[in-house]
Amino acid sequence: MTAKILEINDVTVSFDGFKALNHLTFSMDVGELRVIIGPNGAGKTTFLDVITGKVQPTEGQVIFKGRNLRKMPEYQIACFGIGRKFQTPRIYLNLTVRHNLDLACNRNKNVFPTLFQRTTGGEIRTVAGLLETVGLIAKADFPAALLSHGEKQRLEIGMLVAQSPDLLLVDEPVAGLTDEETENVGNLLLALAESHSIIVIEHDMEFVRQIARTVTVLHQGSVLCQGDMDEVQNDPRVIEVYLGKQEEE
Ligand SMILES: Nc1ncnc2c1ncn2[C@@H]1O[C@H](COP(=O)(O)OP(=O)(O)OP(=O)(O)O)[C@@H](O)[C@H]1O
Repeated sequence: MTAKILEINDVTVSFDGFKALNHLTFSMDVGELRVIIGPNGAGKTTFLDVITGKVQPTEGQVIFKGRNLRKMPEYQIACFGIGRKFQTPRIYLNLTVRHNLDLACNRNKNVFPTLFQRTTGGEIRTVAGLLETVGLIAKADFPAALLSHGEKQRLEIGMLVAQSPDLLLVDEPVAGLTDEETENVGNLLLALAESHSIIVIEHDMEFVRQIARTVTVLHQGSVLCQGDMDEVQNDPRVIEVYLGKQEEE
């Protein structure tokens, strides 16, 4: 049986009685690339927040690498091997691409990874290797401010990978990108999926088709259905709550 990197057991998150997550159960294997889709307000961001410890479950458990994350602060969960990329790139615009990656690599050397004893995790990355992975060798000495939006997204993904997370959480990485940049980010995530477990949240269905093996559909804070792209697209419940609505727009 394949080991699970993440298990979310019957998690509910209530905000003043409103259930943003409602008895949600989810799991994924080590090394899986999973795409999460769902209409606005389905609970996708809350789902990531509960994994990173930004939000605590009202009920239920989040188990990462076999360990219950309950009451663990966000920084400790990050050190334990969960890296998150937010929708808007968080990079140092006045520093070069190389310098940004260098800083991210050096974050590895602080006290917390030693304190919290990372057990698995990808290999420690070098700046040169990361520049190649994210396709930015030619722009290594450019200030990050001069990068296109897609290049900034790739740089930030590289900065995340520099910290050798076991699980990467990537929130809408292609919002606002051109078709070519979208394909580049997709290829980068597919390459990273060979050595990482990755969860991607995305609205862009073309992009989902490019990268998805298994898709999980969230609706009203619960898993509506799960399967490969064809299964999900042809599920009448999904057509009703998500794809149908999108096609009408
Ligand atoms: N801090 C909060 N307080 C109250 N309600 C909240 C809070 N955070 C989220 N919600 C509500 O929980 C529901 C799920 O929100 P969430 O942001 O997780 O959805 P989403 O699927 O990420 O949506 P979108 O695709 O629009 O980003 C929404 O109805 C939202 O208004």
